[in-house]
Amino acid sequence: MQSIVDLHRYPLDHQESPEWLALVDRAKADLAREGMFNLDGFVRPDMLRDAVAELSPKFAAEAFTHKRRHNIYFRKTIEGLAPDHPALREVETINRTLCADQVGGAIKALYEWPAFAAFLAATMDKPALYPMVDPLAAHNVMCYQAGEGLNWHFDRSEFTVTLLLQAPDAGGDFEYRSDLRTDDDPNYDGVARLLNGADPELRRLSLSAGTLNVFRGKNTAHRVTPVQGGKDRIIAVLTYYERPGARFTAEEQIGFYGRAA
Ligand SMILES: O=C(O)CCC(=O)C(=O)O
Ligand SMILES: [Fe+2]
Repeated sequence: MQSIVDLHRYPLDHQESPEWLALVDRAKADLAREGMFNLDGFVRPDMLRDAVAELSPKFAAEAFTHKRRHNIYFRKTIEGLAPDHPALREVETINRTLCADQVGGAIKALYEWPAFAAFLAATMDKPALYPMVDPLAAHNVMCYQAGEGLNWHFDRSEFTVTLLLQAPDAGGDFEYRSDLRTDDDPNYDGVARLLNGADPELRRLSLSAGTLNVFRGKNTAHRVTPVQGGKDRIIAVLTYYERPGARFTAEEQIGFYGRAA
C-alpha cells in the first residue's frame, strides 16, 4: 500500500497511533464544520500516472456514456410534490463511467484495503464501513471531457468518497451546498432556490490530482461544472456502506450504468 498511499503523511497503516488519531480528529472537525474533508497528496503521483494511463484507453473503448436529463433526486416523481414544482426542475448530465468490473489495479486495492475503510469509519463516527459487493457500483471511475459535467443531485449514501486522478485545466469544479435538506425536512423551496441560482451559501472547490475528498452527499446538494479545455477530469468514486453485502438492484444498475451484472 506504501506505493499507492503516502503513508508517511497519512499513516493509515498505524491505526490508533497518536498520528492516526490526530488525523482522524482533523477530518472529523472539518466534517463537522464544512460537511467535508480533503487530504491532498493522499495518493502518490506514480499511482495517478499509471491509473490514468491504464484507464484512458478504456474510457475511449468501453465506458458507459451517461447523457441524460434528470432532477436533483434522480427520481421521476416525489410523493407530495407537484410535478411542476421548481424543485423538480430538470438538468442535464454528461460523463463517462467505468464500473468496478472494468477498474482494477491500485484503485481496487485501495478500495478493498481494510485499513482504509477503518479510517473512513472513524472519521464518520461509524463502528465500521464495508465495501459494496456490487460488481458495477462498488468503485467507479468517471471521466469528464470538455463540455461534460455531473449536474445537481443528492447522493444515496450518507457519505461519498472520491479520489481525483487527473484535474482538468479549467472548469470541472465541485460546487456544493451543505445541509440543504435534512432527513426530516426536504426543504423543497430551498432546493428550488439553489436550482434557480439564487442560493448565497453555494460553495465551490477546485480539487488537485491526488486529493482524497469525503463529503456528506446525501443532504448536501452538489454538482461538477462543465470541464473546459483538452485535459479530462478523471475521478474515482468509492462507495461504502455500514452493512456488508450492499448492492444495487438490476434496475438501478441499468439506470446508472446501462447494463446489469
Ligand atoms: O466527480 C465528483 O467530484 C463528484 C462525483 C459525485 O458527486 C457522485 O459520483 O455522486
Ligand atoms: Fe454525488
